[in-house]
Amino acid sequence: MTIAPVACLDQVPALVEPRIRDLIGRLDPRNQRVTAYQLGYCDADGAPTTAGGKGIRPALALLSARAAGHPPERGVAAAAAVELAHNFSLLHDDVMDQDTMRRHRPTAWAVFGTAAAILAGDALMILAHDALAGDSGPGRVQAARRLDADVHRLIAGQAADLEFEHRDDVSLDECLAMTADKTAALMSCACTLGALLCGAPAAVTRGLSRFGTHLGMSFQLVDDQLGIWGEPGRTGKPVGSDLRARKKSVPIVHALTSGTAAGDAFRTLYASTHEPQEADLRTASRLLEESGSRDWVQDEADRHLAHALDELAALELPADVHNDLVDLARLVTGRDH
Ligand SMILES: CC(C)=CCC/C(C)=C/CC/C(C)=C/COP(=O)(O)OP(=O)(O)O
Repeated sequence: MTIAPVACLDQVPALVEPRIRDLIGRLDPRNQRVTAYQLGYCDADGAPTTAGGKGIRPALALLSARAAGHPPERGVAAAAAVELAHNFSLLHDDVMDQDTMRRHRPTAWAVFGTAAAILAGDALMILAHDALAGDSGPGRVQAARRLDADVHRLIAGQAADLEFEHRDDVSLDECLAMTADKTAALMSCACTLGALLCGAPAAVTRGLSRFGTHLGMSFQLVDDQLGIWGEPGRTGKPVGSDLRARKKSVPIVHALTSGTAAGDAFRTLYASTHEPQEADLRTASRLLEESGSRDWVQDEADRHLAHALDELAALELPADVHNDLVDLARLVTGRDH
């Protein structure tokens, strides 16, 4: 599933998919089946499909190679690595959350079972390193270390996210730190690895890294909004999915800590132990809006996007790659799925 029209996203299937297919072809047949399903290359019976993700991270990696003055092909190993690591995390996340739908179809664990999905996730994370190891670029070791550091943050962010579900004293700062780890770290990694593999100057690599961090924050804040107010037909997830799961996403923690009457009413509703009905979900999303959370999160997403664009401007990149990065940033933060 691509979100057109941004030219750099169109390059992902042509440039990155063959490398990923080659890598998963090294797995045993059972893991090949589950990983190919997760990546959207086939359905549960193995028939070909184009049901993958939006390809945002690999597109960023291809653009980071271009930002370092090289053709996008030089970023393919980085792009494959981040997309594989991303899908490792989604496979495991769906098991942990027991989510049955992703990208408009049943999750891998719902089709193949929990054990198969966990093993496929493990295999994808190893393949992410194989992707980098197969590159001949100068920054291979540095890129591998950076990937490890960011995946450690991803895991820490996920651990915090799960812990927060059982706490009612989560602060907004804790929640934003969790967001930085869970999502922004890998987005920043995507923006950095292509430049590292091309041996880009440290200032360019650092600037791209900061761009990715701000973009990742804005992306996740939009994702949090979609988890509450998103249209299921567009997001591929059930209505109010984060509210049903009693997640402590940023809008929810903002409301809980707002000190407003609506926020307090939301806290009472959220503390109730019964399975939420459609009417409860409607009330909860209305109370969140009345507490000012939706507007606050949108302002925060806009603020991070502005910082991301400032970081890009400071890099003084050639107009073509600058414009492609700006277009992608605007698209992913203005998306509805
Ligand atoms: C270790 C572990 C289990 C970590 C889980 C971390 C986790 C699930 C973070 C969520 C990140 C996120 C918003 C994914 C959707 O990205 P997207 O909309 O770009 O996805 P797409 O590939 O479907 O387009």
